[in-house]
Amino acid sequence: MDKLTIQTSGALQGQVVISGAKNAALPILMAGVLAETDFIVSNVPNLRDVKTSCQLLRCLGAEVSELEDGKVSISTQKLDQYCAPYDLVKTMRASILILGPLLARYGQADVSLPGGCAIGARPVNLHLHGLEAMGAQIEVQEGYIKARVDGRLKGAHIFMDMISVGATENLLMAAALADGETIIENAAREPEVVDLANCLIAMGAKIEGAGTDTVRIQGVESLQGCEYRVMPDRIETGSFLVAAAVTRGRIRCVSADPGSLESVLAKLEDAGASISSGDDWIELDMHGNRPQAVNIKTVPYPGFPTDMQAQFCVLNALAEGTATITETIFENRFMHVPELIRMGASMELEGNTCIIHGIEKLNGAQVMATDLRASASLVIAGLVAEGVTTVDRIYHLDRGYEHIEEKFQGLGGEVTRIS
Ligand SMILES: CC(=O)N[C@H]1[C@@H](OP(=O)(O)OP(=O)(O)OC[C@H]2O[C@@H](n3ccc(=O)[nH]c3=O)[C@H](O)[C@@H]2O)O[C@H](CO)[C@@H](O)[C@@H]1O
Ligand SMILES: C=C(OP(=O)(O)O)C(=O)O
Repeated sequence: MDKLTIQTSGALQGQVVISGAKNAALPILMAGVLAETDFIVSNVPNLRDVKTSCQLLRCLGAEVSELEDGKVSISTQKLDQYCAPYDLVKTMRASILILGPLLARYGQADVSLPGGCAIGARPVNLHLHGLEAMGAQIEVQEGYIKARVDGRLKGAHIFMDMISVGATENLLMAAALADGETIIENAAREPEVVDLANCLIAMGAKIEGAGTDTVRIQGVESLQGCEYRVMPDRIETGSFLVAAAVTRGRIRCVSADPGSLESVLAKLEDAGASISSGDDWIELDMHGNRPQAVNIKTVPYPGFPTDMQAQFCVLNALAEGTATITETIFENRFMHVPELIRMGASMELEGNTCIIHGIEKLNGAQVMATDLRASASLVIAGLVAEGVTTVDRIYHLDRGYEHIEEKFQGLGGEVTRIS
């Protein structure tokens, strides 16, 4: 199994090219099921979850080509299977996003019920309730969600009990081909939801209000393929910016989207960073200074993202002062804390809050993490730790960070993959 070793590195310096967003690419690839003609997605990151999505589409009978330069082309002309099997769903929870498109276009879908995962139970009740409100009959049998609809789904007025990114995306895709108008209230406003909506609009969907908490969709008879470019990955961008902040460096992220990162950039400024940005770049400069501790509470967009929480735990572990980080989205998203403590960090958990007392140095250690962003936080910690850090189980990192070691090396980070 591959590992990463990280040596103490100086201040990160230079430029890093940001990849397409995993969390936008995955729903957009699933939306390919809705298109009657060829669909090309560009700026698709080369990630394990993208490979899994392509495999899932192929297993339905779709023709999928992973082209050069991050392009994926999808043709659904031979799609004749409607089952997302356990073996694929268990490796990628986002497989649940195939449910809405299959049901909307073909009237049937059997999707393995995704289990819980390291960060929490992650139920899918909101996805199912929304589809039922649109006329789907849904049963769970032998671990599979079996959904059927006679004819087309029907537009409905759906009030979401909780803000869910995935449920908003599934319902958006289902509603695009439903009969009549769907209104989703208390919808997720994440930029990736907006990117999916823009892609659906480019396919011929009629959607208003994406990016607000009320989204209106007028169902259309059919959707056609188009060429769509995935937005930049705001979490990858944020991860590199935090790495630069903890190493007291100066970096520029290019092909990035500053508009999707405002809450994160504001916290980095509070931590003492100078931030400048243009249309598609962001520069961070710590002027050689140690970061200041910053309090954080994770909330849905436009608030501070849960996917940046682990990285800011490392920033606070090395900052001047004491801070608290409160996780309100997932019930078990502090797996990095015991590992950071093994590296010498001074932090303790009280319920869903981590209290962190900043110290000057961490020590390298053998560590591992059981989720994506926790793993990223350990790599960042390794850059400033004294001695060597080895991060195990990096298949988690490969789900969400494209060429992570090469990108860090380009900034002066001594990160090496050992096969
Ligand atoms: C592929 C993808 O885009 N993943 C992102 C997506 O995950 P995902 O779409 O799974 O996250 P949700 O927004 O759905 O989850 C938010 C909260 O709602 C709960 N919930 C969700 C659905 C449901 O039917 N019932 C329910 O109770 C979840 O357990 C969680 O506590 O948004 C999360 C929150 O920003 C991010 O951390 C993930 O990186
Ligand atoms: C939690 C994440 O992803 P997923 O929803 O795919 O598990 C993430 O990207 O941090």
